[in-house]
Amino acid sequence: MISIHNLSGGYTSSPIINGLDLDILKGEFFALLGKNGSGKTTLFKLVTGQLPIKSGNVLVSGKDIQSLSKLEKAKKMAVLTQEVHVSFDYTVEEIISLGRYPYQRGFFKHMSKKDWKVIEEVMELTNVTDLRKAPFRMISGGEKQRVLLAKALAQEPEILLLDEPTNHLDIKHTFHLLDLLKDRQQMMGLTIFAILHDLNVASLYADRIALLHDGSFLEVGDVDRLRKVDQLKKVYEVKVNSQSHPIVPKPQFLMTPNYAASREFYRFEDSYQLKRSDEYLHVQFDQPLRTISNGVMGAGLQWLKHFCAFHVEKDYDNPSPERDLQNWMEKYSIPYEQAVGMITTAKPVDTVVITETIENIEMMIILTLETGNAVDITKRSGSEADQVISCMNMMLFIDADFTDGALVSGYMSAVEAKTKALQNQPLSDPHSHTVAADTPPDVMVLALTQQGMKISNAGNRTMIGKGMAQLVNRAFKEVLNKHLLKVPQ
Ligand SMILES: Nc1ncnc2c1ncn2[C@@H]1O[C@H](COP(=O)(O)OP(=O)(O)OP(=O)(O)O)[C@@H](O)[C@H]1O
Repeated sequence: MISIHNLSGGYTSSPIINGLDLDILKGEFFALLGKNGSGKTTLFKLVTGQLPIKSGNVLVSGKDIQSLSKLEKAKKMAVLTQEVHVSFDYTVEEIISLGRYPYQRGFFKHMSKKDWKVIEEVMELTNVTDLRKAPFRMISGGEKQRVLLAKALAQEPEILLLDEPTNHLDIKHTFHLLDLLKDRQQMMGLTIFAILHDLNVASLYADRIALLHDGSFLEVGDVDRLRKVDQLKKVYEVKVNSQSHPIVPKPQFLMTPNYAASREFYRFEDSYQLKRSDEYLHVQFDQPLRTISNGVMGAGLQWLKHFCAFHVEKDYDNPSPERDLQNWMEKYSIPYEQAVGMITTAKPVDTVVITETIENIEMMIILTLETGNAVDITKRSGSEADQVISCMNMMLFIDADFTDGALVSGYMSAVEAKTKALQNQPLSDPHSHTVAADTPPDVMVLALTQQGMKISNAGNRTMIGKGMAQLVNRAFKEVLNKHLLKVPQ
């Protein structure tokens, strides 16, 4: 749709844009990214013919942009720029109606029924109908942006060029506007070429991106190219981590501020308090820990400070105990939004707590086990097992700095160690009288201080993985010795 070949140009004899090549396809949403002053607006001006081309060319639907008349260009493409050249005495409706100019004929340029229909439609779409009689100068920055978009859409262009279209917009209007554009792209084949500053928004909405740096492209292609965070660091000079959006299969970016790059070191053993009563067990850390867990609350990958297990009776039968946990945490002034929460039939006072330094790394394990509910999962149906409440909670705290990969491998090591420990000290399944492989449904927490030794792998063959296994094994021995349940011979 837009073909840019060896394009150079700028404001003076030394060009800002240097020999760029780019093809934007019909019906795609293409985002142009780059830091301030990298030449994005200049490229737009060359593409729209606002700036003279020094060398190379720009073809729109195969026609040289410089050969198109102003009216031909206006029917082909609409531009939403940062520079607003509209009379501030106009009303919102009058400004939007200017978008119909390319379709009006004759000397007196009357508005047709079709023109009014389009204007009503775009006002509705951009949510500015209520502002139609308001003077443009008296509306907010975000409202102005939406009115100018309505004007651009009223042009019914094949291509929409947008220079930071979400500037001034709050989250609601940013997403509303981009959803609207995406809808027009997908339903009506509108081609969108947008300058965007927000990498996360660009990743969610664009089909392809280009990363402009000092007048040249560093990357052109699929949004997944942005996962090359070294390129982003080079362009923006900010530490960027790439993650995946939990619902949309697209990358998302997390920036690390400078102040957070150098955190103050603290002593692990002084950094927490442990409380135990008949009702609950609560470990509170001064600093949040990087945590992976399958807790009833606070599951997944999080930064959390509070770790608690609440005692319930064996006949407790609530299939979704989140609400109860929330109430109990509130009762004891534990902020549930910063907590892993679990329930246990075991008495919190019977919990085994061991702290140990293994391979120069401090670790703490907290294990609660209620053996009455042990089941051999190979002998009983899942539905039966689901009716039994949690009876094993294991929390493993480690004073080290794990990568996300190490967190996962460490979690696996802890699970393997638990299974091994159960094999070494078998429990009896009261129903099948076989060895219990598990106690349903277990909760396991692995939490890291993210300071000190850097660990990229905590699998069962690594020193740290073996250290964790030793600790798990020891904790199981202690807790099982308390219960003394063995397989009947
Ligand atoms: N009218 C102008 N006359 C001369 N130089 C200009 C003019 N407009 C921009 N420039 C220069 O051209 C370079 C690129 O500017 P441009 O506006 O294209 O950057 P940009 O990537 O759009 O930046 P931003 O993200 O801040 O909008 C900058 O060094 C800028 O100072």
